[in-house]
Amino acid sequence: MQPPQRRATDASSKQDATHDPSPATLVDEQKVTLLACVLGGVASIGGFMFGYVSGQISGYFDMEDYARRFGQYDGEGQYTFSASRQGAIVGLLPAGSLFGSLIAGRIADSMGRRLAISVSALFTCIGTIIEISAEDSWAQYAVGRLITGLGIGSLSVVVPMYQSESSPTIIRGVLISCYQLFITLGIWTAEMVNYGTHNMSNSASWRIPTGISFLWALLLGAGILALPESPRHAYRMGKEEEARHTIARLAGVDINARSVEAQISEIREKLEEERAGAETRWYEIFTGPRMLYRTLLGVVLQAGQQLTGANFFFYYGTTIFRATGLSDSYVTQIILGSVNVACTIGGLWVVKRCGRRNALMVGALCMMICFLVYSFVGHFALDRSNPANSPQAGAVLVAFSCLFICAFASTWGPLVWTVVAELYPARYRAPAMAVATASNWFWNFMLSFFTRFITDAIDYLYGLVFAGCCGALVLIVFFFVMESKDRSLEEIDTMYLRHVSPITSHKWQDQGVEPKVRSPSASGSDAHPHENVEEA
Ligand SMILES: OC[C@H]1O[C@](O)(CO)[C@@H](O)[C@@H]1O
Repeated sequence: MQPPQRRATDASSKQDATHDPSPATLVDEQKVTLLACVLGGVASIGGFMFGYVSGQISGYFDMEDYARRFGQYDGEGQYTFSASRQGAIVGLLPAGSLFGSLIAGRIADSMGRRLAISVSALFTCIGTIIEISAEDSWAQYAVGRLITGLGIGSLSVVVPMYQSESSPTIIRGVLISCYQLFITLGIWTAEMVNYGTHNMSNSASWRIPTGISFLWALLLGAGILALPESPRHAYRMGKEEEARHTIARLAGVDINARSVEAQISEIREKLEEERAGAETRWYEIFTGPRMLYRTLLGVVLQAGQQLTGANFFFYYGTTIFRATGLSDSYVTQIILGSVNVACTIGGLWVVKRCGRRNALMVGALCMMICFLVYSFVGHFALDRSNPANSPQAGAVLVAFSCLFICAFASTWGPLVWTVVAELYPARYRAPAMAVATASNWFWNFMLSFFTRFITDAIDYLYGLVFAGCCGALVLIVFFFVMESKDRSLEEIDTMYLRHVSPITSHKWQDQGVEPKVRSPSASGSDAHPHENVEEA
């Protein structure tokens, strides 16, 4: 459907044309309204759910130990987790999410953002019901995870889309950053709930943490319906008046305010860009100017974010730390989760202040060292038959796991999303980002599925695989990634088109292009969740 044309008689349009206000003046006009905060809070539950279902699985695997403790372990029943069972249970969630994220854009366009969020939440409700009713079937639990994954993957696209389209510019960056932060808060909450129920002597110890996902989904699915539709979607559907009302209410300004008109113009521009993008054929992300280089770089960086090995700790942490002899591996898991939350907040500062290249290289180097120590101490110093004999080794493993999470959460965790989003010109951005994001989910699935097989074969030496990947990532960033901090998207594009050397890109200055500091809308209001952190 074509968007409605600008109304020539609109008083605010005339005002806009005569004053031509700067983006800063328009932002000054806006207020932080309660409605905008509620919108951000409710929508962020989507990120929270993503984190919660990721963190909660670690406790489920402890059921094998629980079954042993309570004499229910028979070597083949529900709580016997062979490598393939564990791989399927963990892996089906990212597999479902990969699929859900690929179809989410279309669903959001056809039924609107709010309804798409509600339906995705419904999927996670159905998935959760299947999981908690899995009486003695691990397979049923795994199928439940697949369906939950569909909902989570779809939410991972639609929620940030809704947030970035609806939030007033003044708090847009903060709200979008909140999405990433809520993922880490979700992981942390799951770890707390796992801890709270792990001593129950029946299946409630996994059913309660699993079932609680239902509450978040219900809260999101119902709460979102009480909020307004994204103004961008309303405009696209020809409901310009509704779009103007929503923008005004969210920004706490009059419907005739200049900022409302400015946002409507921005929506109109973006829709035009989108139409140009729709004419882009998918293969052009490989054949467009310098696009093969950039598409492959995005795919490799997103794969790299998973190949650092962070989810090794989030998915298998409880099992890992129990094997180091800790009496309460759940507490370690909570400590890791807390480090993750705190350092993600720190990471938002890193994105804002430090150069991308340095932060990514230093982060990967630190993670490499942590995994080298982890592997050597685990392999040579830990008494694996009786870890109680080597308490110092156990302590070193925990300490370096925390340092690893700190390095990940403050660099590669949030930064990769930003760097990848800055790689592409508008025309190729949506398909190129979709391919790069799919690479993140794909490697998440691969690692989830194969980790147990590999650890069964080489145990702590598995850390060397991640250390090797982190080492390779240092080189990849050094040789292939341009410094993009404080550069406009046009400048970044020019740098790639002119084959500027990535190694000297931090000092590059184009005489033909005015060096610009990114404006609030420079990276696009419809950008990916993690990309607009600079606006915060
Ligand atoms: O904070 C850790 C979490 O962040 C992600 O890498 C997404 O950016 C997830 O795969 C992981 O569970």
